[in-house]
Amino acid sequence: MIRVGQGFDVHQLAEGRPCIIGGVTIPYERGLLGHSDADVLLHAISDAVLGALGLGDIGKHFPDTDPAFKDADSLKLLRHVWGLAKERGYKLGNVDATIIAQKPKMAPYIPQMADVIAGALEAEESGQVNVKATTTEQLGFAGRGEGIAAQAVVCLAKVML
Ligand SMILES: Nc1ccn([C@@H]2O[C@H](COP(=O)(O)O)[C@@H](O)[C@H]2O)c(=O)n1
Ligand SMILES: C[C@@]1(CO)OP(=O)(O)OP(=O)(O)OC[C@H]1O
Repeated sequence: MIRVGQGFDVHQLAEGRPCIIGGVTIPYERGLLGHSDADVLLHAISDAVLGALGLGDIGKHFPDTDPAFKDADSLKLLRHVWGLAKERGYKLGNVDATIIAQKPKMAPYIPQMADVIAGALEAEESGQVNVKATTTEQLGFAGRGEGIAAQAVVCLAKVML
């Protein structure tokens, strides 16, 4: 059986925060604000996996009112979400994600992000994880540099026993 999920997330850019996207710390003058480390890309992918499983969203699994998730490492959250998929007998088909940011330039960091995500989702072949980036041509909140968004689509395949 094939299941598909999609995820979308936005975090505000603020001074005095590290810029962690796709599990990679990017040198930049501002970083993403959130209850956790605010890794917008890993949140979108986590939501896409949960969506494919019909299990709600990361806010349901990791409430932002719970001090346990203050400054949480979103890679650990994604690994937990992936555990839910494995328990239910799913393997990764593929993930395709887009980071929506005017700045910083993501391209140099995308291969490392894809490796981190492939590791967390236990990808078995190259090309199962695709990460892209786009500006919004200076339009809207992303274009003004107020925040960064990410969206993701995930396909899961049930392992046949
Ligand atoms: N934050 C970003 C945004 C975009 N890129 C790369 O630049 C290409 C052109 O972006 P447009 O928004 O003008 O289409 C895009 O395809 C990405 O490869 C980036 O690295 N970082
Ligand atoms: C990850 C959680 C939990 O720390 O917090 P945030 O970093 O604020 O992220 P968000 O994408 O708003 O939603 C999920 C939250 O519950």
